Amino acid sequence: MAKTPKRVAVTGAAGQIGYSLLFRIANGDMLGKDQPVILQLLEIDNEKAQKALKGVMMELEDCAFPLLAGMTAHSDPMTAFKDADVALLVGARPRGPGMERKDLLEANAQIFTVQGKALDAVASRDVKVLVVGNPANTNAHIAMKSAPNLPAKNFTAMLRLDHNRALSQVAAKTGTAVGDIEKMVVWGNHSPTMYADYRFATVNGKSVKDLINDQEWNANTFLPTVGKRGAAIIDARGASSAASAANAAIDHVRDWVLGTNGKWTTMGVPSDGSYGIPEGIVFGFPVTTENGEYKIVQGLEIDAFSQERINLTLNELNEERAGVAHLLGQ
Ligand SMILES: NC(=O)C1=CN([C@@H]2O[C@H](COP(=O)(O)OP(=O)(O)OC[C@H]3O[C@@H](n4cnc5c(N)ncnc54)[C@H](O)[C@@H]3O)[C@@H](O)[C@H]2O)C=CC1
Ligand SMILES: O=C([O-])CC(=O)C(=O)O
Repeated sequence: MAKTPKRVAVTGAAGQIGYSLLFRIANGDMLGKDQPVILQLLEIDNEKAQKALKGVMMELEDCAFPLLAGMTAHSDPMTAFKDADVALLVGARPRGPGMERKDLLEANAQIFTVQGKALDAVASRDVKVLVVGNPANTNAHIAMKSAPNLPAKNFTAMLRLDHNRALSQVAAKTGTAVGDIEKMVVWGNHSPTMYADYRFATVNGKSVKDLINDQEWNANTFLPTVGKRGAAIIDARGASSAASAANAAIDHVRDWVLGTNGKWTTMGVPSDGSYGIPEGIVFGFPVTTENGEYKIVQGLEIDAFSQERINLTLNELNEERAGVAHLLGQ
C-alpha cells in the first residue's frame, strides 16, 4: 500500500536555493523513493515573489513527479506550516547596502520569531525543522525559543554544506574518494569561524590526520578554504551557493529521517551541554541518527588547538545571541 504523504513546508520557495531544492524533494531524494510528499510553499506577500512562486509550481507540475501528491502556495506561515512534518526555513533577509550585521540579525530575528510561533501553533508535533537562511544557527535558536510547545530538539541549523566542503577538500588533498571518508566533524557556527575537524576522520580505515600530517596546511589552507568557501563562490559565480546548499539541505534531512547507520555526520543542534557548549546554543556537532532522532557523538578528545577554535566560534554565537536577546524577552 502506498505511504501517506508527508507535508514538507519550504520558505523562500521562489529563491535560488528553492529552485534547486523543490525538484529534488519532489523526486524523492530527501524522504525516500517510496514516500509521497505535499509541498507547502511560502513566499513573502509581494506580487512579484508570489508570481515567481507560481512559475516554479508550473514547472514542478510539468515534471509530473509520481511522488508529488500536492502543492500549495502561501504568503502566511500559519497556513504554510499547517501539519508540516518537515519545515525547511530557507527564506531570509539578505544583507542590503549599508546594513550592519546587527541590522541583519534583527531583521531575521523578526522573521524567525514569527515563523517559530507559527510552527508552534500549527505544525505537526514531530515536525523536523531545518534552518538554512542566514545567520542559520541564530535563526534556528530564535525559531526554537519562539516555539515553546515543540521539543527543542526538533530545531536544527544547516552545517552540512560546511561538512561536505570539508570532505571534498580532504579527498582532494589525500587523493581519495569522498565516499570513503568517515568521521568528519564541523563544530560551531555556519560562518567563517566554523571549525572543520578531521582529527578523527578515516579513509578506508586509515587516519586522515596521519595521511595529511601537516598542521600548517590544516590551520592556514584547509580551515580558511572551507570557512570562506561561501564568499569564494559568490566571487566566482556572482551569486551565492544555491545548488550545493540545496544538496546539503537534502542530505541533512534525509540522514535525520532515514538514519546514518552508525556513521557520523554534522548537524547544527541545540546543545545539551556536550563539550562545554552552553545548553540551547545551536551548534555544529558530530551526530549519528537512528529512527528519526539524532545523538551527539560523545567522548571526543578536544586538544588545545581545537578548544581555541571551538571557543572562537562559540564566542561568535554568544555575541549573536546577545544581539537578539531583547527580541526574545531574555
Ligand atoms: N546554511 C547554509 O549553509 C547556507 C545558507 N544560505 C542562506 O540561505 C538563504 C537563502 O538563499 P537564496 O535562496 O540564495 O536566497 P534568495 O534571495 O535567492 O531567496 C530567498 C527567498 O526567500 C524569500 N523570503 C524572504 N523572507 C521571507 C519570509 N519571511 N518568508 C518567506 N520567504 C521569504 C525571498 O522573497 C526570496 O525569494 C540566505 O539567507 C543565504 O544566506 C545560503 C547558502 C548556504
Ligand atoms: O555566504 C553566503 O551567503 C552563503 C552561504 O552561507 C554559504 O555559501 O555558505
